[in-house]
Amino acid sequence: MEEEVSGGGMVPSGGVPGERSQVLIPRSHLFSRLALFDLANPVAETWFGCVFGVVGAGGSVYSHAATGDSATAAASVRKTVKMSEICDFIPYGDADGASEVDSPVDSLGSVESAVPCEEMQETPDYIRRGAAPRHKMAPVELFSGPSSPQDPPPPPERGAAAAGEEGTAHIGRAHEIEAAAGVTEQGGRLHAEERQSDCCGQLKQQYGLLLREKEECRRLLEDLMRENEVKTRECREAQKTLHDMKMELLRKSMHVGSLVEGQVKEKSRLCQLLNELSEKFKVLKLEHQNLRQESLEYKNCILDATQMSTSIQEYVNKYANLECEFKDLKEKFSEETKERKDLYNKVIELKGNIRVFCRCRPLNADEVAVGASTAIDFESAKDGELIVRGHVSSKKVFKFDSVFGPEEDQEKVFERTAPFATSVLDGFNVCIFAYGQTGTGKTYTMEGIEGARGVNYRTLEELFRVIKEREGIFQYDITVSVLEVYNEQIHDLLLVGSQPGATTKRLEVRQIAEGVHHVPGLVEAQVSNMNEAWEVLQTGSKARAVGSTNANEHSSRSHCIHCVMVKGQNLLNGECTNSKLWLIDLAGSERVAKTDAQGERLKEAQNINKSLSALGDVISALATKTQHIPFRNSKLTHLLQDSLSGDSKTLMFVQISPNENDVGETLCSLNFASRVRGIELGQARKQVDVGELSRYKLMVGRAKQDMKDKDAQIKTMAETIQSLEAKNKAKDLLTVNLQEKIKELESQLLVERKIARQHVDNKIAQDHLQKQHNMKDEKWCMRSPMAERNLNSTAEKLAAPRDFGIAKQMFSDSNSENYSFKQLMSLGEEKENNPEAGQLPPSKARRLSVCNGGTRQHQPTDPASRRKSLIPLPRRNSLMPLPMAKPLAVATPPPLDKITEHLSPPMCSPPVVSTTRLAGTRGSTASCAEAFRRK
Ligand SMILES: Nc1ncnc2c1ncn2[C@@H]1O[C@H](COP(=O)(O)OP(=O)(O)OP(=O)(O)O)[C@@H](O)[C@H]1O
Repeated sequence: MEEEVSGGGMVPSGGVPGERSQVLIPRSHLFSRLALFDLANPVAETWFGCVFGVVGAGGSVYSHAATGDSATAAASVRKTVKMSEICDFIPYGDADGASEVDSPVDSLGSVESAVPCEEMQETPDYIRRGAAPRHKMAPVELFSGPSSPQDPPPPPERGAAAAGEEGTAHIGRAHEIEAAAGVTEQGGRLHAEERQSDCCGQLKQQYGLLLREKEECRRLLEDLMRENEVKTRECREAQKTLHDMKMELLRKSMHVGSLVEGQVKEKSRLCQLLNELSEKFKVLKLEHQNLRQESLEYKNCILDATQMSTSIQEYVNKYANLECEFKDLKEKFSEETKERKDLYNKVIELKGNIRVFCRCRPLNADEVAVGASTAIDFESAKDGELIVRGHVSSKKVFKFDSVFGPEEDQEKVFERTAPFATSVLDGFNVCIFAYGQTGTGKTYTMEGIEGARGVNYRTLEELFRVIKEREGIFQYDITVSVLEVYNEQIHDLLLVGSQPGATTKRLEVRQIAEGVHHVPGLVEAQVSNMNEAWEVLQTGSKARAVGSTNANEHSSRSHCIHCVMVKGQNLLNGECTNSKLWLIDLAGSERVAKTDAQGERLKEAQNINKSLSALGDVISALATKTQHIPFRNSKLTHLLQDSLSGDSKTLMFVQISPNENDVGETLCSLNFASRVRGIELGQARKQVDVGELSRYKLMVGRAKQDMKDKDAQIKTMAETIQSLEAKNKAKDLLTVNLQEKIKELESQLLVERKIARQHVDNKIAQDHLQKQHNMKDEKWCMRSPMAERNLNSTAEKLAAPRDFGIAKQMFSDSNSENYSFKQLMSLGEEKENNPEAGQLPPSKARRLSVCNGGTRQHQPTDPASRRKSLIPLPRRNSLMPLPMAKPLAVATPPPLDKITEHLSPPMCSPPVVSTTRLAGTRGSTASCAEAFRRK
């Protein structure tokens, strides 16, 4: 189906962009020249179509774009096509080249003739060439048809005015050509042959040219066609791509639609979800707020907790500190308690009471065998208390310094006993004794057994340990004696032959000094170490009287006494001590009826009880502070007098039996021990060796006296020294004054000597002259031999004028007081330095001999005599003024013999005034005195 397009052209309907379009143009509208344009709009987005141009009656060629749906393509391109261009395209209506025309005349008929050669030639190459690319896309098949004169002129378009003008010009020319062609047709018949021959040549030429041009155009067209093909293909591809894209777009739009639908659903779902979520969010927000609030609260709580933990930590620290303090306080308390106890003990000790330790033995095998029960309660043993349960549910509490139960071993017991051992070495008398019912363990406590040594052994051990410890500071001599009181007799157990039962020498207790009792004749074994001491003790113990009783198989039938005498000397201060350690194992008190003793055992028991009774009496007397203490009622108390009367430190072990059957004896013993504990003996006294002390005291007294004497001597000496120093000072002062005086006198003397000498010389010279005059006068009367006279006169002439001149001058000077002291001094010095100058020259001597009648007169050497006899002292004021000297009354020189001590150094040397030491000046003063004496 074909549609008529504006401008008279028919455009095949349903033209697809990019596809070949055929425009059917009625032949009436085609004037012979048509231009085919590629109306592809390069800016069209979708497709482009073909445009055909119609040369209207006005001579304009209008281009109409058959555009698809693009508005931009609607802007038709209007072109004014030259005839040459139209001709160029006519043979190529078929884009594929299939309808190729051999000649344009064939297809266009008379058109070819209507084409003016000039116009063809005028057609510029660039148009032709530039047209090529424009015709690539749409080859057109032209059909001739009636042209429509009613073709409306193209609408005036903005921007196409210029093209319209140009097009008008061309159309005008084409019209001319058309007219010419019509003339040709009409006149051709008339002048065909004439004009044919003329034009034929021209046409042939033009035709040749056109052919060439055609060839060129063909080539161009081919290029354009190829290009067009390429473009077409590209367009097709593009169209295809576009189509694909459209399809894709469609598909996608569909997909999008489905997606959108889904999305809408999703959206609604999401909206719902969002709503739910927003609800949830609101809830969560609320929860968050709540949580935030809570967190704030928790934060505050944490702060509070931190503060609390800090305060708790502080409290913990405080608690720890308090605990530490409490611990410290506890320790301090325990220390204080201990100290208090010690102090209490010390107070007790100072009070001087006897310390009592109670020890209970365990039930022995027999007692255990008979099922004996214990009557002693040791619950408060640590506090020194024990409770004795009586038969009738009565209890009695006893308090002692220490209580040792049956389980306490020897070591524990000795721990509390050890300080007593040290006290012995410190010079105190110590008495340790064990008291108690027979068979209660007295011997066990004191001596012990193999493997469980008792107090005796351990005390000695401690003694020697401390002695070793104090080595170099103290020196000790230890002697040991062992004796027993058996049947009120003292036996020395160290004597040879003192075996049990053997008759030994009886010993007595004697008082050798105030408060010192001794057993004369007692063997004292010197020991230097523990082994020796123990050996001695064992020897004595073996000799002890032991018997078997009902109560004890090996019952001690005597009081065994070990005496350790300690002589100590402090090597630092020389202090000596004499102390004693009594270690007494008393015989056990027993009820004769109970033990059923008979014979010797009975006698022993009676003596034992008697001595123990005496001990009880003494204790009672001491406890009640009775004036008379019955020490001498028994040998035992007599021996222990020193220990019980106050000088000693006494320790009593009260031994008891745990057996319920022995409660009576136990109570007796404990009561006795309690009484003993209450005794105040007074402060223990150190047993300083008196002899040594007095000797030292004497020595000290002597030394003190010596010191006093020495002090007095030193004092007097110091006083003497002081007075001597004062004297020395005065003498030094005097010496200085005297030295000054002496100097003055010396200078005076010197001057006087010189002057005197001058006087003497002058006098002699005058005398000599006088004599010469006299002699001359005599010669006149009595002529002398010439030789002699000449000789004398010559000598006189030589000597006299000079001496006389000088002397005369000096004398005159002296008289006139014009010569100076210096001159005199120099003169004097000259003469003194040259002794010969002081003497008279030979001529003078001769003169003297002449004066004295030829006999040589002895020159007096003593200047004093000369001065006395000849020379008056020169007036002092004629010389230098003398230095100021103290008046003699003030510094009167002492007598010569006294001066010897105090005079200054000799005049030849200046005095050295020394006020420091007397001795230093003594030498100088002596020499000074000597010089003065010589003077
Ligand atoms: N604390 C104790 N631990 C163990 N055994 C003990 C203790 N005390 C005493 N004995 C034992 O009891 C017995 C009697 O002791 P011991 O001979 O020492 O008594 P005694 O008081 O000296 O008697 P006597 O006065 O008759 O001499 C001994 O066999 C001794 O070993």
